Amino acid sequence: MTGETTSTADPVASAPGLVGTIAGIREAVAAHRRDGRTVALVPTMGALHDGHLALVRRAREIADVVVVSIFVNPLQFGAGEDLDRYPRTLESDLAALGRDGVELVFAPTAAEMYPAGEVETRVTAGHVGTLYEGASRPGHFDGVLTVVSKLFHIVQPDHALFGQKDAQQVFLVQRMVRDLDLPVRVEVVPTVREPDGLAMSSRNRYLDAEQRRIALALSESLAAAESAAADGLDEVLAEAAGAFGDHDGIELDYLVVVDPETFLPVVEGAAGPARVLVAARVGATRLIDNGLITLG
Ligand SMILES: Nc1ncnc2c1ncn2[C@@H]1O[C@H](COP(=O)(O)OP(=O)(O)OP(=O)(O)O)[C@@H](O)[C@H]1O
Ligand SMILES: CC(C)(CO)[C@@H](O)C(=O)[O-]
Ligand code: BAL
Repeated sequence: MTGETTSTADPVASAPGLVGTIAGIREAVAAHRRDGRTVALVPTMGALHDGHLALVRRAREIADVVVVSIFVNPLQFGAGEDLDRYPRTLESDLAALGRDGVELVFAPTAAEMYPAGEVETRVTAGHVGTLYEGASRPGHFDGVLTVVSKLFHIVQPDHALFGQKDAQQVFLVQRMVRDLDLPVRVEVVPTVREPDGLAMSSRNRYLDAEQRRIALALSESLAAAESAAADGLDEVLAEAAGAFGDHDGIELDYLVVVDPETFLPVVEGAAGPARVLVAARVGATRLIDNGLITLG
């Protein structure tokens, strides 16, 4: 990979231009802008699946040019997390993106994004960034918002697409865009699931067959929460937690019902839309899921 846009004589006729440098992607996007085209950015960490491709297809509908970033961002991983073993599948990712007609893939190295190593200047996600995912992964959301704001500044997209699967991330990115007046429209794409309900995730590939079966407790807990929603918060929490009681080999990390407007926990007696967030560890693999319910 070079800093330039490449379009090799590849068997994938529409192989996206692969760009590794900040200067290279700025130049490639600017060329499209000069021709009056609008740009959508889909930030990813690669190891692409149909969830990512749903974001790409939606991006294709709303903008002329689709840029996908593939970057496993060290800043959002804590010590002892899976940064080193996170799946890296650039070749098959490029083939999939080529099939969906993506124009540009920005896949920088960590040295390109963080030439001085650890960055001193970061975007902070505030109080909500310390809850749920942020409590289990301290510093995670500051790392996410820092890299997302860097990507926004580098690519300067008209639109940016994120998946509902990472609900807390979506909330914090949308708030950052509002708080910092970033000139980008964020679009959220519904969670894509396997036929049996498991939310698609790059980390699903860590699961063996037994763990894959056990992991269904997450989506089952959301279904249980939805069934109990009319009976109020306590019933929702009890029924959703019950989905984990049946399985050995899975450890519930958190199960919480939040107000979609504030992302703070709702209290007993609350009525109206609420989001159930769940995280669990299946062996060494941490998985998350969430769903919208109407309480009361
Ligand atoms: N099943 C899914 N449906 C819709 N969007 C998804 C899905 N999975 C991931 N995304 C979105 O794709 C974008 C990139 O996510 P990422 O590369 O971290 O993939 P991931 O599958 O969530 O990986 P991980 O296993 O690390 O959580 C994010 O906006 C994320 O919300
Ligand atoms: C948004 C993101 C690409 C930032 O590294 C990552 O958190 C992800 O893949 O959801
Ligand atoms: N999908 C969110 C990125 C992460 O787990 O680090």
